[in-house]
Amino acid sequence: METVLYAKGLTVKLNGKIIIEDINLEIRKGEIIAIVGPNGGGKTTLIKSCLGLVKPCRGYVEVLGLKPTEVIKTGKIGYLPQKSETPTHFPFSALDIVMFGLTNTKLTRKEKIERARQYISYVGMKGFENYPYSRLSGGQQQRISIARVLVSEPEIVFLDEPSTGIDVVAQESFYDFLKKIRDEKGVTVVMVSHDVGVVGKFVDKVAGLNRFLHYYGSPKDFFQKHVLQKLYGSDIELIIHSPECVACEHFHADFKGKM
Ligand SMILES: Nc1ncnc2c1ncn2[C@@H]1O[C@H](COP(=O)(O)OP(=O)(O)OP(=O)(O)O)[C@@H](O)[C@H]1O
Repeated sequence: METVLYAKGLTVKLNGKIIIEDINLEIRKGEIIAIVGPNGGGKTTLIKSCLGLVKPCRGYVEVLGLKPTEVIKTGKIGYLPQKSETPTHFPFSALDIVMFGLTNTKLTRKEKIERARQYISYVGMKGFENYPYSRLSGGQQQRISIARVLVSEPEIVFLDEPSTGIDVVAQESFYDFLKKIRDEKGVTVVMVSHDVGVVGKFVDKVAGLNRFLHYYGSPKDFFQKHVLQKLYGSDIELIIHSPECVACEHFHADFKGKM
């Protein structure tokens, strides 16, 4: 499968402090990747470096074979920033928000409306086109924001904590939804997440980041005590839930018979 993101020795310094260091990463077309790790571990910084919003002091990253500052101009990448960075109190409808995603395209206004309506329906929000965005629930706002990111039909999307504001039950269907997008549109999804357990069930690979990339591989092998301790620090306590617990499914699979 074709490589869509390649980072080599990627190191970013902000205000004189190294935030991410010597990151080597290869992501292939159609993969769903979750970047996980402790607060302040550099997850958002890694995404921002892929978008050309912060510059590396060493090493490099290429997206779709181009420098971030070049690829961003092609319209082939989509970005959903952290919810806290997205203003919600403005007088726009759901349709307006999705149409913002088409600002840099050559479509006519009529075509833009049509495409935006298609994507609103695609994210399961048909009927909410004229509803004020600010009055939607957190989960509905996220769906509309995802529609805004997808409407220009990017090849790779970067989602920073996309399940914020969505309750745990709805999160499962949200991740199923991301899988559906990947399957139907072939889009590569790189997301930051705190929901380590839930995410493990849905993604192809986990990137465990805490300044260094401590782990990059299958979710199954991620749920091992030594990997988690290396990433989150040696004081981490592993809380083992019941065997039915989704979050512990991989952990149980690995540790069955060893405890
Ligand atoms: N513009 C900046 N200037 C200086 N330091 C910054 C800047 N942006 C982020 N940092 C610092 O870089 C570190 C990593 O931040 P980043 O937001 O990338 O981490 P994160 O893993 O996404 O965190 P969280 O899980 O809390 O969202 C933090 O210590 C943060 O204070």
